[in-house]
Amino acid sequence: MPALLEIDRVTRRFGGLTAVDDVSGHVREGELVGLIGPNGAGKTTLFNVICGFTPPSSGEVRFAGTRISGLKPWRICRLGIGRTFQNLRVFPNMTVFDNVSVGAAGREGHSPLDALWRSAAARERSAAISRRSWAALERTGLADVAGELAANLSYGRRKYLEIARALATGPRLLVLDEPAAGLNDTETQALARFITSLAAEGLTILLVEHDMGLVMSICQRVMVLASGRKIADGTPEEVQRDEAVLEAYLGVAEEGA
Ligand SMILES: Nc1ncnc2c1ncn2[C@@H]1O[C@H](COP(=O)(O)OP(=O)(O)OP(=O)(O)O)[C@@H](O)[C@H]1O
Repeated sequence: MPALLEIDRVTRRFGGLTAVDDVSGHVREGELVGLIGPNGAGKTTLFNVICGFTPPSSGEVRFAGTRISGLKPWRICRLGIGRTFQNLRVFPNMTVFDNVSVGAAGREGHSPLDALWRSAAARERSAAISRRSWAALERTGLADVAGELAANLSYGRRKYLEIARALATGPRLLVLDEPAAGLNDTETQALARFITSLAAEGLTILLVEHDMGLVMSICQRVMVLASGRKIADGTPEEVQRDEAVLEAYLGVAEEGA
């Protein structure tokens, strides 16, 4: 059986710069996989290729056996990949519930005209959106603030709102873009427990993250990028003693010194 997500020799160039260079990898159903790498390694670019925000220059991405590279982000979302954004894309003047139902509506193929038709199918779609939204809010601990404006939430809770919106799309694969950025140690530990619990429920997760500690403590497998190339792919223990990985991170540390 093919892996749920297959990255097949993906290259992405921006002019003369090769941001992602012939990268292959996969995520199997039920896995919690980390994607790490020093600054400028190509993580965000690869992430954007997977989610349809940028096309690959060559190579392809397949999801559940279907080629998805070249499809629009909303189509990829509807096929079952839910994503969060590194820079929070919460709508501050909408309620928490409405922010989440935007995600759920995207998955249901909800049309603004549904309210006009009032057909049985349109009513069923609205009910499904509401069900999915409440389930995602309950799961992320935000149900009690569903009626609040998103702007009134703390930064930490807005991170969960991002995740809730992705969960409301009913994803088979959840791709998290630096969810720990800007969180303190206590918040990061809580997030680690939360992500682990989602994985324990069977959700497949790809975690793109700067925080090595977080990735190493919760991921079953870790892929490492450096200068656009995949330099390692293994368990956290294997990756932590990999010469190429140590060199890539040490090199960056020495440059910064
Ligand atoms: N739209 C773009 N146009 C031109 N160059 C880009 C573009 N997006 C990314 N790059 C370049 O591609 C390389 C990889 O960047 P990318 O953001 O994917 O790395 P990253 O591993 O996510 O880095 P960071 O951890 O700093 O976010 C960098 O040299 C970056 O400047």
